[in-house]
Amino acid sequence: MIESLRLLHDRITGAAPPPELLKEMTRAFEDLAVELGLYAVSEREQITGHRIDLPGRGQALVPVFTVDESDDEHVRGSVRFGRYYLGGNGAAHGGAIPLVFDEMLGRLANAGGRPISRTAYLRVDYRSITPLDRDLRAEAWFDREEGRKRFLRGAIFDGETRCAEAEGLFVALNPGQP
Ligand SMILES: CCCCCCCC(=O)SCCNC(=O)CCNC(=O)[C@H](O)C(C)(C)COP(=O)(O)OP(=O)(O)OC[C@H]1O[C@@H](n2cnc3c(N)ncnc32)[C@H](O)[C@@H]1OP(=O)(O)O
Repeated sequence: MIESLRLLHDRITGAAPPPELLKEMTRAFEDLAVELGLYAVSEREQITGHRIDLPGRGQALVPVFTVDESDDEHVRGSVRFGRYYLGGNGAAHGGAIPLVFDEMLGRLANAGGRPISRTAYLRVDYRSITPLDRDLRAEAWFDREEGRKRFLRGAIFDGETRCAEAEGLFVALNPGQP
């Protein structure tokens, strides 16, 4: 369902259907929303975001980061920004790129059985436009650790071009901290 939703996001963003069809589709979406509302569950019971076996953990917010190789200190893979993430002039939206870095760096920060941490800051530098509809290389790695503080870095490349890079601080949560 989430794969279909991602495709739908892209198609909606890139389409200008005639008004009658638009009304018909809007009604269909509303019907679906009402039907799904009958099956509402708590955060603990929801499926999306919790299925680490599925692309993007089964959630539709963040562009899917596909892991090719990883260990406890590094992760390498690819990411593709669909039409839904368009900012303008064929470039990905500047807010969509940090979503990917937070996901990549955040998952690595908590990998290897480390206690759970949360993002304290995430700095993103946009070095070149990040193009849509292309498989981009994405990497993240541990920079250093100081007590509860984990400093990680990451970068996204289009071929040899560095599109964006990030530095994030992730702070390990104390027991009982939300
Ligand atoms: C599988 C899932 C993958 C996806 C992962 C996604 C991760 C996320 O997006 S999490 C959501 C976004 N983040 C949040 O909501 C976090 C909100 N903030 C918080 O909860 C807290 O501020 C938190 C946990 C980061 C730190 O608070 P707290 O535990 O009280 O730590 P605190 O004692 O203030 O700071 C600890 C150290 O970190 C430093 N620090 C904390 N925040 C910052 C910051 N923003 N900048 C610089 N340093 C900081 C402090 O200076 C301190 O350093 P030192 O030990 O050298 O004195």
